[in-house]
Amino acid sequence: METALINRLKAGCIVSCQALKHEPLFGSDIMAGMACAAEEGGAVAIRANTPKDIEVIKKRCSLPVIGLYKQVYGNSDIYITPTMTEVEQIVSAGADFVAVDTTARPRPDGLTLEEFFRSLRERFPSVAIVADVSTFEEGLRMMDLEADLVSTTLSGYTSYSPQQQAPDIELVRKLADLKRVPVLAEGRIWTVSECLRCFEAGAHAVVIGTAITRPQEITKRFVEAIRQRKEVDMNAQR
Ligand SMILES: CC(=O)N[C@H](C=O)[C@@H](O)[C@H](O)[C@H](O)COP(=O)(O)O
Repeated sequence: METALINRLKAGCIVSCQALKHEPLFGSDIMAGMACAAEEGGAVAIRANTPKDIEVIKKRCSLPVIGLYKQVYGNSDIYITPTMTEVEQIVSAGADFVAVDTTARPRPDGLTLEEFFRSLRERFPSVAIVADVSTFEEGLRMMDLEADLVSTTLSGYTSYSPQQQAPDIELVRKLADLKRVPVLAEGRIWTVSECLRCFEAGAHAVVIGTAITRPQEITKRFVEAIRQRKEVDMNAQR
């Protein structure tokens, strides 16, 4: 069943529909509307945060859902589905895949990554696991641990990964070249050409969030371009 589900994602566009409490589109109904729009547009799956959003999305949209649950524990840097408690809640909400932070950083529950991953497998043997990583070494480690998919989600979001504005296509290429586990290209994909380059690099599928589902950020890009144009015009007139 996992294999069929993973094959269903192949060469597809996964849309991440997430809005945090402080964002204007926060709310499960709005996120479900986004998910339906993505389905209508031809997306192959949805990536969604919180049990509530996942539950409502699963009711209204027929696509598989990669679920995660962002939670902060004290001063831990790990916030994407950090412990088994969050995994249990998103699986109960109907997630088809579970995305978890599998970076090398210390985990808030004190478990090693191997211990956490092993208990995740034992507890939910039929749930496909997406390992969110930030570097090649982390991706390799998760392939050794036999994650179902590896996603470049966290490249640029750990202190030791390349800090860049563009998607980390090199990371996609290096991981995909191993031909061991399907690789999802995720993070800062803004244009169609970046998306196609991810596939050329060997991505199994791409995950696009902000460029589709965060209108405040989309607006900012237009506004900034207009501001820069005005500046150029004003300088030319001086
Ligand atoms: C780093 C982190 O917390 N990423 C989160 C992971 O679920 C989401 O906030 C991103 O929107 C998602 O990864 C898609 O990426 P982008 O929005 O750049 O297309």
